[in-house]
Amino acid sequence: MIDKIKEELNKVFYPGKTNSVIKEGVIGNITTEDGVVSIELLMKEDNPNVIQLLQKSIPNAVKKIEGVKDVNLIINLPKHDEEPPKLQNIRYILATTSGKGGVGKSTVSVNLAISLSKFGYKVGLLDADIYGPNIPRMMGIDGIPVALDPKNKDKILPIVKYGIKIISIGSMIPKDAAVIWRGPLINQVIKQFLNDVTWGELDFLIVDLPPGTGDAQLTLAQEAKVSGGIIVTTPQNVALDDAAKAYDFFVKLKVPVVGVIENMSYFVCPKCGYRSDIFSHGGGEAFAKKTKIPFLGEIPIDIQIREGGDEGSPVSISAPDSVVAKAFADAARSIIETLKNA
Ligand SMILES: Nc1ncnc2c1ncn2[C@@H]1O[C@H](COP(=O)(O)OP(=O)(O)OP(=O)(O)O)[C@@H](O)[C@H]1O
Repeated sequence: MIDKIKEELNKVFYPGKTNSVIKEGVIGNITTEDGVVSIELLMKEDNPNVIQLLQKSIPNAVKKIEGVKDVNLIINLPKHDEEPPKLQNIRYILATTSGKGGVGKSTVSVNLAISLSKFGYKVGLLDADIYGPNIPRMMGIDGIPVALDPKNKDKILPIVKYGIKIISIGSMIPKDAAVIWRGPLINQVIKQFLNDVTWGELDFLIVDLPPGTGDAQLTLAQEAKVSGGIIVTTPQNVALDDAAKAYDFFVKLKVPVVGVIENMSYFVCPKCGYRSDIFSHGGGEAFAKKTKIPFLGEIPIDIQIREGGDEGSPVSISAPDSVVAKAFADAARSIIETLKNA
């Protein structure tokens, strides 16, 4: 099997080169278990575009081999001695991510931002989900265009709502328009969102990353010193498997992970009070224990959360005394504690 894998890898070109990935010397250890192939990538560069291309081309090639069910890439990035820059005037940058899409990452980002703001902190929210920017709708700023800063025409003014400074590509492109940019443009937008927005003094900048382990995560970690990564997962195994990949990516990017939050943890019928664990339960906490990162709590499936998201009035605003709003506030408190002790 390993020989066949190497044979296939010999046909995969290293992006931008005429050599195969094997000849370029980036293939490390290869192991197989029950049809799952794990391949270590020993990267000599951390160009996000190259990594993203390899994340597609290598699994595509290896999956052609009979008996291969899945391919895991273990990416080892080159070691840098220099630290990414600390953004002036921003005390803590927090990045929320999830392995899987649709698990409630943006919901967690907006409600954490609001909770922190209610504690009296100055908070910004950067929507780095360029392909699916949901923050404008969730924060009720859909359709409000961004403006240039009248004091410095090279900078963009964030839109302020619920006391939070918000920037999203969704405020810059027509609604319903699909973004079809490739990696380099995504990197550019994230760099600009970090550096060319008049953020002013912030205690916290929450960056809502797209799901997965791609360009946005890499660009953010290279461009700014991220104080803490937050992993959002739902309890079922398929989401937890992907959360583990997101965690591993943060570790590789040297981003300290400040916690994991389990969303859609359970459902309590509002009529009869019966509780059902629709997506299973407890996987997030078990994952936190295994990886020794703080567990930030569990958020139930709650109609107020979905309504709040759709109507632009997040539950921490529309129902501040609800169980879920309190759970978000507790998660925010726990993150502050972790950062203080770091
Ligand atoms: N605990 C919850 N209870 C009910 N609805 C929820 C809950 N969490 C999230 N939702 C709803 O699920 C949908 C997806 O949530 P959200 O957009 O936050 O996920 P995401 O992980 O950011 O998605 P994406 O993959 O698009 O980035 C939204 O309609 C949101 O309102």
